[in-house]
Amino acid sequence: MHVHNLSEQNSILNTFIAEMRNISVQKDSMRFRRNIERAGEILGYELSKTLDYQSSEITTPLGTAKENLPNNDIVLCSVLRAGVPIHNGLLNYFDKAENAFISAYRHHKHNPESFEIIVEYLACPNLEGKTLILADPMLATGQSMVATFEALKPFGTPKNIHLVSVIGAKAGVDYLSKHFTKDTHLWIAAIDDTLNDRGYIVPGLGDAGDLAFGEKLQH
Ligand SMILES: O=P(O)(O)OC[C@H]1O[C@H](OP(=O)(O)OP(=O)(O)O)[C@H](O)[C@@H]1O
Ligand SMILES: O=c1cc[nH]c(=O)[nH]1
Ligand SMILES: [Mg+2]
Repeated sequence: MHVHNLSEQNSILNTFIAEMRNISVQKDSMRFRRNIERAGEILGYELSKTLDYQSSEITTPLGTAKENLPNNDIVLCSVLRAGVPIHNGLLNYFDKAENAFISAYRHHKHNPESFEIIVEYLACPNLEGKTLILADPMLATGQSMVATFEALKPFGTPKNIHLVSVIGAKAGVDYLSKHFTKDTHLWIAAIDDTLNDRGYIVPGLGDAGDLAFGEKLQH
């Protein structure tokens, strides 16, 4: 798997990540959602550099301009519910993408330390031969991303796979490397060292779904 860790190079993205992590600033849920969305826009811009391009002639009021335009059939899939703002960010740039949504959440059945991934809702177009962008802002153990991809398999084999995440843990990146093929790309804004005993990324930012949309009751 090709890992593109955007934090290896300084950019304005650092500001958005710092705000997402900051225990005071992140309380502003509108700013938190917008920062995840902005990260989605930047990660999407970076991954766009690896798409296939085709020369196209554009008629301007004064003549003809040649532009190289991406010609991939993109399917953008995000994992509910924390995936909504990153989905919006990616869709801001990939105007014509088809869209897929899947729900995957970590269900703590017996105790806070153990959980299973529950996949319930899935809406997906044909993936055969297309460019799949699979997005989830948090990559902790990596189990949600892998469970999601397994659930998408009946919809066809994509030509290219791009995984997009905002903050990941090293363990999650390693887990994805084991479960995705070598030509898969991971685009990520920061990789942290540790997971705590509840599977949360440390230092991370906390619970992205709760910060974006409010706390949920366990059922
Ligand atoms: O890599 P993993 O260990 O699988 O953890 C990451 C998952 O956890 C979060 O979802 P969560 O279960 O909190 O659901 P939510 O979006 O409803 O908050 C996050 O959005 C990922 O989907
Ligand atoms: O650190 C984490 C891990 C999983 N989900 C989150 O929202 N945050
Ligand atoms: Mg959550």
